[in-house]
Amino acid sequence: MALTWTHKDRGEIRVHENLEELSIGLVDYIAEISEASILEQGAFCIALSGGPLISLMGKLIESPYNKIVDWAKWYVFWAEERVVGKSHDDRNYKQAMDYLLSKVGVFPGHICSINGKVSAEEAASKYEFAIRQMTRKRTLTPSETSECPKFDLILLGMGSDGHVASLFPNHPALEVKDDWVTYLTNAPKPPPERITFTLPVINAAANVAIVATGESKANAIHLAIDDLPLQDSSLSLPARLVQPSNGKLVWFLDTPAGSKLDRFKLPEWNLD
Ligand SMILES: O=C1O[C@H](COP(=O)(O)O)[C@@H](O)[C@H](O)[C@H]1O
Repeated sequence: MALTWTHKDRGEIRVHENLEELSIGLVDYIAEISEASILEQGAFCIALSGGPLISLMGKLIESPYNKIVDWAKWYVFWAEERVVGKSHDDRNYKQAMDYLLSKVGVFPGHICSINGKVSAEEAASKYEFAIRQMTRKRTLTPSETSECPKFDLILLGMGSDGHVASLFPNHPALEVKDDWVTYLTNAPKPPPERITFTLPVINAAANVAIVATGESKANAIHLAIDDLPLQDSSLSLPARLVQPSNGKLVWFLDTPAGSKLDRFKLPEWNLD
């Protein structure tokens, strides 16, 4: 069982004892949101990311999930992608296809990925155009409060520097407000050419989950979740800027990633 609580403005935090439990908790959560979205609007629009996320979703291809999830109603997008060919190992699309999408019944026509053969700028603009078309046709629901699409679920990993999607600390991509998808040619982590959803699109989603595992993420998790002094520069950490305006944020952590949260600090009288 995960240790779960809700922070007054940082969403629901679930700290799992180990990766096996986290992975079960994550796929249960995805299956629940998929079912609710399909019941409500006949489709489920999910955006994936890179990193260890796809392997943590691996149980979706196993029983009972492979049978109970209505894969034919899934529409799959990426919250970020590396601008390399479709079969390149760095490509988030390839990872998701190899380990998840090719093993379940998602229609190929429901998989909306970038063109990795053009420049990052062109890839971002073409991908945004496709998402705008799908929002116009109501495959994607528009947000009630902004012009953005309202994804049913955006799944994000987090780097030890606090980056989410391909929004890195102090990078100009973090400031983009008018575009839905932007691009980088100098990402601090390879590969340098990437596209990413912008913060307004992430924060317009109905559900956002941030998944972080391992001790290397513990400090960024503390800075992203715990209360900080108002002038603290960590207030602009990308993971901290994920604040769905009309949706729900859930953090999936393992014990090492959650270990620096204030909640687990020993009281001062118990430090020696
Ligand atoms: O480059 C990326 O890295 C992060 C985190 O990866 P990790 O190996 O440090 O866990 C990932 O969440 C992000 O989506 C990806 O583009």
